[in-house]
Amino acid sequence: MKAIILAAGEGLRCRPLTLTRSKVMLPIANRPILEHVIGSLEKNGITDIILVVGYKKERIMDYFEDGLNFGVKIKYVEQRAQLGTAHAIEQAKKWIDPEDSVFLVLNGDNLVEPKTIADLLNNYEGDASLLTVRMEETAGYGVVLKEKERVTKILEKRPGDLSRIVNTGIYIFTPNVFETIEKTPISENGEYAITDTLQLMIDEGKIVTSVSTESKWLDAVHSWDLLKANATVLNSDRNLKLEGEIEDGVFLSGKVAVGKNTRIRSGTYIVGPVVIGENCDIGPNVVILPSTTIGDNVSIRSFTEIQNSIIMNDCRIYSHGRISNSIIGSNNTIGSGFFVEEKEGLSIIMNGTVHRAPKLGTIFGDDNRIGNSVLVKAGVTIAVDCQVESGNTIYKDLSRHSVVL
Ligand SMILES: CC(=O)N[C@H]1[C@@H](OP(=O)(O)OP(=O)(O)OC[C@H]2O[C@@H](n3ccc(=O)[nH]c3=O)[C@H](O)[C@@H]2O)O[C@H](CO)[C@@H](O)[C@@H]1O
Repeated sequence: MKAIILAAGEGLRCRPLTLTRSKVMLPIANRPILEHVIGSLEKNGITDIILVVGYKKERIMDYFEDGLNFGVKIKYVEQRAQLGTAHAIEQAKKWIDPEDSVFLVLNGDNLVEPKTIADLLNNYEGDASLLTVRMEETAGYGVVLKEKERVTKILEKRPGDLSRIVNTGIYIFTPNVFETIEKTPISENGEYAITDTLQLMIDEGKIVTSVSTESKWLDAVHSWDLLKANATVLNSDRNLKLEGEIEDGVFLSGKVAVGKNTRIRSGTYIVGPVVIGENCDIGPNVVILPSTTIGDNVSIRSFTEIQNSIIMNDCRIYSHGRISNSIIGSNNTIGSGFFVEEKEGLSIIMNGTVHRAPKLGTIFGDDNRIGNSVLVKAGVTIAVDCQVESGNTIYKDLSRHSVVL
């Protein structure tokens, strides 16, 4: 069976991290979300993959190339303008043989385990089948109404408590779906949505069924949701290896992975789950607490403490700092005495809408340079290529190329 993975969108709500990479490339446990998705397909024997790319496509294509290093074969199709999920699927039509009985479609920005996909593969029926999960909080998702296993309505991101059965964005279609996609009208949000295509199929009397799953399906709606996803994956990761050089006098407890050529210097105290990438230089006397992921080529100097955070590749973090409940993008330089305030239940306004965050420190995009003794207030984000001189407190979000003297 072929699989179409939708990976052309940016993931606006994950800014500033998505200013330089799309949401599918955000790392969870040091691997892009899309790599987790491809791994779960491969474990189900699905190796023929059509990847729909658009926003920052080079980054995806450079990483996955033809897919062979990941045990799959990838064909790329470009969606030049992100006009919606139905439009994205339509771009892949030329690679689906009308003789194929069915094919799989899934979002590239949701974490799934192999069993999640298997639940649909083992139970689909009708002209189209979609995988659902039960959720208490359904805002921002598509929900379905059904009679027995047959879907009667799909309601996309509507206010109110209409159903707790959420569409995961994982579908099985027959090639006939392309006829309905062509007829799908543009939605109120200005996009061609696959959920509207499904509704059209239902209205035309076609059989649309749903399969529910209790297997892992995680969506990072906002950037701060990555912390929870990271913790979940770290807790369930069974392939943790200790490579690199662990000096005498290092304390390790719980599940800890250390990559090749990484040096953990004496006096460092690490409580897992923690994953540290390759070519890092950590310590002496650094404290790393659950649930933290540190990328490749990262250095962390003495007496810095990091907790429940994601530090991406190529960062330099100097001594006596404290970073918790935070995400630090790639290639950031952070001076000594850095401190992140953290708060529970912050209200964060994005595009005029209020979003409630769990316990949160800060989120940094890529390529920022932060001087010594800088304090960042809880929930404040620093975009990309900003410069903060020593001794400042950052109270407000910094946009791209900001300079704080
Ligand atoms: C209209 C639609 O499909 N809604 C579903 C989608 O919403 P949701 O709003 O999550 O859909 P997104 O806009 O995030 O897109 C999902 C995926 O499709 C890709 N993409 C999106 C638009 C586009 O033009 N091209 C493209 O490739 C994105 O990169 C992403 O990987 O997933 C949710 C699960 O997470 C479901 O509950 C929603 O019912």
